[in-house]
Amino acid sequence: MGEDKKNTAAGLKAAAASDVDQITGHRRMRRTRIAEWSRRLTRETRLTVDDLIWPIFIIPGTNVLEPIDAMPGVSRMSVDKAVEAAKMAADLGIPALATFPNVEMEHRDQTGSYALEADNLINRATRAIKKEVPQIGIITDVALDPFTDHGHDGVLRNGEIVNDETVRIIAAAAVHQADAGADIIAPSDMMDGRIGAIRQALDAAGHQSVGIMSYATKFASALYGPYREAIGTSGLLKGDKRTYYLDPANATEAIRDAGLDVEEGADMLMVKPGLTYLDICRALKDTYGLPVFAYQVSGEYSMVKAGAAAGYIDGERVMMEKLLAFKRAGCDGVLTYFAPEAARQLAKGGW
Ligand SMILES: NCc1[nH]cc(CCC(=O)O)c1CC(=O)O
Repeated sequence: MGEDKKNTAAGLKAAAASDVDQITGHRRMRRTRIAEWSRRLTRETRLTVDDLIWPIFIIPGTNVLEPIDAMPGVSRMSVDKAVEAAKMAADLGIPALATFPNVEMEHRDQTGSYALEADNLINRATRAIKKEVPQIGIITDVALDPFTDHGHDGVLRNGEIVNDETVRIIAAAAVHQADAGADIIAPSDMMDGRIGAIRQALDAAGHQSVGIMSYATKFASALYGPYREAIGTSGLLKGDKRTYYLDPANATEAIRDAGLDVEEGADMLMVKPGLTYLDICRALKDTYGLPVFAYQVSGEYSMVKAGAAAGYIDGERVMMEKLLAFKRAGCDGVLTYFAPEAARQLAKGGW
């Protein structure tokens, strides 16, 4: 009889407190979660607008905004439109932009020689933005993939991406980008020795204050698909990038590779893609202590947009949760296509 009574709802309710007290020893994790004020007081990491870097896509022409099918809400912009976007970003408090060009086919060749034209599309964009919106930081990528007719990040010869010749081109291109006003050079090509070569070339040209954000650990990921549509390389790319990007299975190798970039003079390190490599973010932060940034890449962005459009997830909340995850993993900031949207949410408060 007594046993039966114990297993009724009323009996369980009364017994629970003391039984569970014996188990928890009065340690109750839920006390700090009990109200919004105490959740705010005990919150360990925060995302702020200062953490956001906004990648944008530049195309030739004037007054052109070209929506990118694979990236809902993102458009390629002509230089004049990019200047307007930079103004908007600065008004939102976003500290920096990362620029990527989509150039005409006639400017793409075997060695990416358009990268060496001082007044190419990306450098024109830098000059125009710096003139009108000097307070915003500009981070330029020096990889050759927007300028090669095969979509690879370096010179392609007999089926091989040739390391040293690519490094020389990239270092020279970096000087043109710094001449145009870029504040930070961000090589995404994963060639060996590029950080040291870029540092030497920048210094020799008098650009001691121009920094280097190394795409230190860039993985051979399937998450770059929408970006390749955005810069017009998806139809061009022959083969894949596994002979120069990192194997997604390798963490130790990634940490070693980033260490070389630190020795060669990188000022900041980047992990790319972001969410699938949070362990690497934490490891780089703890190992080197340099500023670490995650690149929440195009595929990560598009998956949130697609999930939200299908009604499967709350896109806004998932966006903020994912961005916060980078801060928790030790990142100092995030390159994200969500930057303006996240900045607006943060300005509204409640996150
Ligand atoms: N140098 C290539 C480069 N620069 C930026 C991205 C990806 C960015 C994104 O997916 O958002 C890539 C990857 C690639 O095409 O291999």
